[in-house]
This record gives sequence, C-alpha cells and structure tokens, in this order.
Amino acid sequence: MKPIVQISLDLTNIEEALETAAMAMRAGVDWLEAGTPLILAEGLNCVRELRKQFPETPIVADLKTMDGGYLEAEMMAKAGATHVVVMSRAHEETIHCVVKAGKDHGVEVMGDNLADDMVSAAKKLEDLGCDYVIHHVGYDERRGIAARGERMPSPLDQLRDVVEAVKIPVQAVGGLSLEQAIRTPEYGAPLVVLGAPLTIDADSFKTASGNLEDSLRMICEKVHAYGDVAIGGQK
Ligand SMILES: O=C([C@H](O)CO)[C@H](O)[C@H](O)COP(=O)(O)O
Repeated sequence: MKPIVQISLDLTNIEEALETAAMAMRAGVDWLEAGTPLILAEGLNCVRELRKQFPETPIVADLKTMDGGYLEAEMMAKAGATHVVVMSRAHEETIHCVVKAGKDHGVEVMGDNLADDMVSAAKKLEDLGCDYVIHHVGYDERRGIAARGERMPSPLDQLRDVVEAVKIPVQAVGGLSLEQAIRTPEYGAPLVVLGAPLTIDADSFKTASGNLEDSLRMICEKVHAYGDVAIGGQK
C-alpha cells in the first residue's frame, strides 16, 4: 500500500480548520481528519463544510463511536465522510453496526484500540470487519502517566506487534513527534497522521524552513517517497 499522509484537524472552530485544511491540501496531504474536538464544537457541519471545500479528498470523521453505531456512521457518511472511527472498547454489536453502516453507505471503518490490550484489540477489530486499525495511546493516558513521573507510553512501543497481528493497514497515533510520525511506515504502518505538531505546536513545526506549508510539503514528499508498505505480507 502506498503511504498516506493524514492531518488531524484537532481544532475547535471551522474557520481555522478550513484554513489549515486548504494549506495541507496545497502541501500534498492525502487525507483530512475532522478531529474529535472539531466534531464536538461544530457537529456534522464541519464534515459537510470540509466535503464542500474539498470534494475529492478522503475525510476521516473521528467520532470515536461507543454506542448507537449505525446511526452515527450513517450520519457521518451522509455529511460526506469517507472513513468513520469506532472504539475497540465498544460492544461487539456496536462494531458490527458501524461495519454494516460502512458497507451500506460506502464508507470505510477505522477501529481504534485506545485504552485496551492493544494487540488483542487490533485483532478483534480486524475480525469484526474493520478496514483499518488506529493504534492509539490516548491524550489523557499519556499525560496522567507522565504527571506521576513515569515514562510516557508511546504508540511505537507496541507498533510492530500490532502490525504483525493483523492483515489490515495500521495507523499509529498519540503523542508522536513529527520525526517519529514520519517514520511509522518503517514499522509497516502506512497511514501517517500528523496531529499536535501541526495544529497545536505549529511554531516548532515550521522551524525547519520558517514556513508551515513548505515544511508540510517536505514531509509529504518524504512520506510518499517510501514507496509501497507491505500489509499482511502484501504490497
Ligand atoms: O484522537 C485524539 C485524542 O483522543 C483527542 O481527541 C487525538 O487526535 C490524538 O490523540 C492525536 O494526538 P497527537 O498526535 O498528540 O496530536
């Protein structure tokens, strides 16, 4: 599979999200993500607006579904999402419902293994029909552990184990530095997602060239230059 660059628009207003998305598209980003804070702040409208402005671009709606799976996925699909997110901690029936809605409405399902036995959760998500695994160490978990003076967990800790456990593409997310995120295809995870370093810590992001768009363009070129990443033994 060709590596993909996705940006998570973890922002809280649509104007800023559209502006960031436009810059990302110019720089060569492949997928946009309506982040959880954006969906909470702007509702389905943020997905509709992103679809209107970027008619051809895949849009991940990071709704983190826990229940009522069919309706949530259906609403996101009708608003223009191409990918929806369900949690591995949801009941199996909920994951079934999201997968069914995905098939009925032509959207792909990403299963998020946050706060779980991550390798088993990834296998469960694959067995239940998800199209991708999001291997995710959560924001609160990372900060809580660091606040106790312990080593902050990273998605890289178990990334190889997760990649080897499933035959569907994996995305690693949660506290990765830019450099770490860019290297996730080397672990067999082709979906590179850029979050906080782009939207929250943009000043550090642009230090390389002084310009955010140029930096992002260089990152996209670097990720795309990896060529095919083997998934489940197949390129
Ligand atoms: O999904 C996320 C989190 O649960 C808050 O909603 C974030 O998008 C994810 O954790 C990204 O983290 P960073 O890579 O640190 O931006």
